[in-house]
Amino acid sequence: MGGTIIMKQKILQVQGLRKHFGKHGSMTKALDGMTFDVLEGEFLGIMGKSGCGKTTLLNCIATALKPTEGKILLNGEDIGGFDDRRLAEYRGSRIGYLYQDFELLDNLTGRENITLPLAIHGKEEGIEADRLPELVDYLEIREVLDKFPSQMSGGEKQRVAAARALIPDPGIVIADEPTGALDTENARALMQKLNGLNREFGRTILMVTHDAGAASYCSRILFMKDGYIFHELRREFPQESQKDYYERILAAMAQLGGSADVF
Ligand SMILES: Nc1ncnc2c1ncn2[C@@H]1O[C@H](COP(=O)(O)OP(=O)(O)OP(=O)(O)O)[C@@H](O)[C@H]1O
Repeated sequence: MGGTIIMKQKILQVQGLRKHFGKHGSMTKALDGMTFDVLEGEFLGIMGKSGCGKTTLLNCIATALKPTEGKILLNGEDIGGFDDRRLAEYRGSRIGYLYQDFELLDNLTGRENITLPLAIHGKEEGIEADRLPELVDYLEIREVLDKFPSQMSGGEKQRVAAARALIPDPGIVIADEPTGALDTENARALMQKLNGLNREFGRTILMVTHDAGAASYCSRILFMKDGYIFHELRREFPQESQKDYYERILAAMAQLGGSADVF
């Protein structure tokens, strides 16, 4: 008798996505036919050289840009068809966003920054009360809840930003170079937290990164070039160690991009 096959749900589906800037003579094909799914519970990485279209892709997913062609579906629903109310809900609570430079508001405390999405989107106090202590404990940010961003370290700021991304309980967290402004030690600490949120708490994460170390926490990595996916790596669980996976990522970067540090 065969084992049970568990079909994971597709949280995000990117289908034939194209984004062209400019007109015929001087057109840039920033996205040139991207198709991929992010499965429930997956930690998906996206890597690629500067200018390959990563930011354009995330901007389309965040609905800051309208694709020239193609669709993005969240839990099977085409986000291109959302009216204003559903778009606000999508941006505010169905996706969580983690930025490279934290994007905390300087005049709000850690606690106020974290709960801002709930205040903006009119969520009940109870939801916050339930989830906040667990996030605060897990992300080790209790000490900074009453501090302002200027009084926090980079690592603390990014963990506060992670709590803000997660407090509305989004279906997927989009992380755009989340370790880009952190030193090596803080980058590793953040990645361990994101890894735990994925493995222990089942959070689905889509992360763009230039950093092979950060990428080595991903269960799967898509490599982009000129607006399309041209390579994919998957960590072989459980037999492949993170170190061996890291070596494979470096090899792929070197092979595909010429040298690992150009990503
Ligand atoms: N608003 C725009 N108008 C015209 N061209 C654009 C615009 N935004 C991006 N591009 C072009 O689209 C391509 C992809 O840009 P994008 O910012 O998505 O790349 P990226 O992979 O995020 O780069 P980086 O890693 O440097 O942030 C580039 O050639 C860029 O010059």
